[in-house]
This record gives sequence, structure tokens and C-alpha cells, in this order.
Amino acid sequence: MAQKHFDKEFPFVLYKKPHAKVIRGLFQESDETHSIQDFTETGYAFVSFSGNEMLLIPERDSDFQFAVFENQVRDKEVISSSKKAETNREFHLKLVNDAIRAISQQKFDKVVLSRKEMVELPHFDFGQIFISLSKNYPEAYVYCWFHPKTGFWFGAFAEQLLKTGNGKLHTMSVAGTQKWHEGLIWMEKEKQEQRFVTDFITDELKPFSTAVNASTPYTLKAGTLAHVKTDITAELKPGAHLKNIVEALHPTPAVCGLPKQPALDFILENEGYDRGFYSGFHGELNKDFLNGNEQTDFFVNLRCMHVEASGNTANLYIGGGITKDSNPEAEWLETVNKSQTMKKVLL
Ligand SMILES: C=C(O[C@@H]1C=C(C(=O)O)C=C[C@H]1O)C(=O)O
Repeated sequence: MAQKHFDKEFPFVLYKKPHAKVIRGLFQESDETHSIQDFTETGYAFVSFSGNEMLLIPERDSDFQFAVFENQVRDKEVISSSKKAETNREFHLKLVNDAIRAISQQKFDKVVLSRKEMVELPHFDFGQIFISLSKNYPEAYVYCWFHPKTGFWFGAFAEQLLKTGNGKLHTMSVAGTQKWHEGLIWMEKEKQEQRFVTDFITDELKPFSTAVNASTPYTLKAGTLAHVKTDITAELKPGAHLKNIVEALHPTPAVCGLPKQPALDFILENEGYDRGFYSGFHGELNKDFLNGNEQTDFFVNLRCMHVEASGNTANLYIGGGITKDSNPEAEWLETVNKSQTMKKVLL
């Protein structure tokens, strides 16, 4: 089905929710480009970091399919480094140093800096990549998006931007990174960068809610990495509009910074490339296609990559949060570790 759509250059998305056994697919019946206008639409949303591109595979022009996925065997870990990565390293170290200086000059408290890394693909098979991601990361939201306007995007991570239905909203604050191991301990630097995200989200949700509750922070395992996570729930006021909530939350300090505007300006002036859909968000808009409920279920687009429709190269996107206590070399290594999520299914 997906291959048939790709051959015709019709948009489609394959996705598997965290810990789910079911693969879902939404297949557009035309090559038309649909966009989100006000978040009252129904379908699958795919939104860029800047919010300038808000693509939609609309329910009314699509066919929904699902299949049970059972294979849970993980592949071996891949460690690789390329000459290209070394060139990136110098640039990234300077970028992080510049950000630490800007923080010490009180321009902002946190900024998330990212980079793009190119990997050549000897043989590209989108179905096989999607299955391999699903197999390796059962705890993640795994997806493969294709649109003639964007080419392919893949991702495997479980950071929810928001889930709403029945007047309730669920979201989470995820930040701080370490290699996962038994008994790991979080340092003040990681706790602080994650607290920035929690405080931002709870403050932004208050005008839309009668109550906002946050759990105590705990460890989230993501592949071979671990992050600090807080669950946040809100009781929405009647009439709270999804569009306004999305605009208030995105981009959170998990992918942008705090305060939002100076951090965003720093990213746009210094990162040196266009993030495109990396650190944007995507997911079911106003419908859970499997059970038919009215529900929105958006995830942040992280641990992701872009592959042109020609399938010759993949661009991996990786970043991390910088605060006053950041160490540039450690921040570089964090992006190298995060790049393994996608490399594991490519090399
Ligand atoms: C920005 C990324 O990840 C985000 C940043 C993290 C951090 O700064 O430690 C951790 C998890 C994500 O919220 C990425 O994976 O590219």
C-alpha cells in the first residue's frame, strides 16, 4: 500500500505509538498539498519548527489502514564516526561556546542547539527502515512520513507535545541527557535544564486551564539514552482552542530555549542551517484513527532524519540544551550519542 502511494507520489504516513502493537497508516488519495488553517481539521499533521509549514494528510481525502506488529528483536548498536562529523565538531564546539557566552551576558538562560549530519545510503528501503525503527525502539513513537513536497522523514522518540480529548490535556517535559545505565544519577545541570521546560509548560497552560498538575521528575529511557521527564496534565477551560494552546507551547524550551524569543533569535542567527521539520511536531489531529475517538495526539519531531525521494542520502538532525554549566565537548558527544538512534538502522 505504502509502496503504491510512493510510486504515485501520493502523501502517506506510517506510525506506531509508544509500546503499541499496531502500525497505523494514513494514505492520501491524491497528490494535492493540504495545509492546516486553524487546527479544527481532521487528519495527520506535520508541522515545521518555524511553524511556516503546516502540512496535513486530511481524513476526508485519505484511507486509514492498520496492521499488528509483533517482531520485538533489537539490532546491535552501531558506533561510527566520519570525516564529515569531525568538520561538524569544530563548528558545534564554537556554537556552544558562543551560547555559553551569551548566557553569561544574560541574553537568555537556556538555548537548544542542533546540527545536521549527512549519511550516504547504499540502499534505501523506507519500509525496512520503518520496521527496523519499530523493532529497535518499542518505547518510542515511530513514524515514516512521505509527501512529494518534503520527501521522506523518519523518527523514533516519545516526547509528547500534547494529547487532548474530553476537556483534558496531557503533555510532558523532557530534557537532560545521559547514556542509560542502572542507578544513574542526575546532576544539577540536567535537573535545571529540565525544570526550565516544566515551568514554561505549566505557566503557558495556566490561561487555558482550571487546573495544571505536574508529577515529580523521573528517568525516561530512550534507546541507549536516558532523559529527565515530568508528566503534566491540565483540565481545560471550556472553549480553550487547540490552535492557541499549540501556539503557546511550541516550541518549548526542550527544543528552543528560555526565554523563547532571544533563544530563537540566537538559533536562527547562529545554527547556520534550516531545521525544516526537525524539532517541529506531528501526529493525529482531532481523531484517533484506530478507535475513532475525537483526540489530538502530537509528538515532537526528534531523533529524526530526512531522506530525499531519490533515497541517496539521509540527513540526521540532533541537538541538545545548553545552559551556563554546559561543557562544549560533552554537548558535542551528546549529539554524537543521539545520532546513533537513526544510524543504528542505516549502517
Ligand atoms: C533536541 C533534542 O532532544 C531534546 C533535548 C534534550 C536535552 O537537551 O538533553 C533531551 C531530550 C529532548 O527533549 C534532540 O534529540 O535533537
